[in-house]
Amino acid sequence: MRYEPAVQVTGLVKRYGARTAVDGLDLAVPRGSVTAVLGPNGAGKTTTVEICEGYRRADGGTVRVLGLDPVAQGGELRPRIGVMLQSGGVYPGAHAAEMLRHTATMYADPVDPGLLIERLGLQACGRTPYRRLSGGQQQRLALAMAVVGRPELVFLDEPTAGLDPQARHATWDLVRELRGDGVTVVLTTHFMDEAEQLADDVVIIDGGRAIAAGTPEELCRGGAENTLRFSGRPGLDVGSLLNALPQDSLAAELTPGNYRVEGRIDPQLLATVTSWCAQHGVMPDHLAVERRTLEDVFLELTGKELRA
Ligand SMILES: Nc1ncnc2c1ncn2[C@@H]1O[C@H](COP(=O)(O)OP(=O)(O)OP(=O)(O)O)[C@@H](O)[C@H]1O
Repeated sequence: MRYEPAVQVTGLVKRYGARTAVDGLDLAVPRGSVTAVLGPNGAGKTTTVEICEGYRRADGGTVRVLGLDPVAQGGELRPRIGVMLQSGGVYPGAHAAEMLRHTATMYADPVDPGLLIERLGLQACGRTPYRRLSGGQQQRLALAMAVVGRPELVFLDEPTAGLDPQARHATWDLVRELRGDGVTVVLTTHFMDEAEQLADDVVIIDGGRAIAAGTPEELCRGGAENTLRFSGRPGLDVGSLLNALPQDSLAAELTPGNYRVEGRIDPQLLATVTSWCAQHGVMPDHLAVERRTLEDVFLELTGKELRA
């Protein structure tokens, strides 16, 4: 049985005056998955997420969140989603615990706020006014507020920006737990390792459009940086090795005794190389497969120049 995606965005357009921030963006978020939305500064991530949350109106395209229109059916949608904004949406004089308890009262079956406070290491800040919390503590409180209502779907906009490593790991654990409970998570991040750690699917946005989408493995597969390296005696017959490999592979002796094979490095290719080595009496030392990282892919697709 095929389920409707938790979020389905088609041809989304959003303009701010003369500037087109989102320019025909398509996005589908499967239910029960973690989807990371990546993109350079100003790519249109926050705008897209805020339209899905019903905080902004689109100028074109269609958006369905849990099958609902986030603006026209916002009243029905809001109790079912959790939202962690980059900033704002809070009364600066309120105490942290008070704010979380208040948020919890808005939902039918909330998580115990005390448990969340403990879970996110905010016990010492319960009676601290919001404006006196550190940036990282504000961030953790915003995360707690996003999940306290046991949402079906949660939007986390840069959830770990500015967090110390402990809080970052606590946030990651919480995201994994949400996913384990069947919650759909959409998160934006600039941390590629965060996306690799957490995301089932990744969408890369640039210039207001989705330019790539897939699982981290799919995105990192292929390309010249999928390589296999090994060392052996210098001067091996690279041409003969190449003959044994699939057609689109490359093989070279980079420096005497150090060899590189490029192509689709799968278990079969690995077996072909080691069996060729065995036939030629070569012990392949330092045999290593190097895959492209998500950061390599991101920079390849979006370029290395800084964005305004
Ligand atoms: N309220 C606004 N008024 C005018 N322009 C805006 C507004 N909000 C965003 N923009 C512009 O729209 C573009 C997309 O911004 P957005 O915040 O969606 O990008 P982003 O991908 O979330 O960036 P970042 O990674 O820096 O958070 C940017 O050029 C930004 O300057």
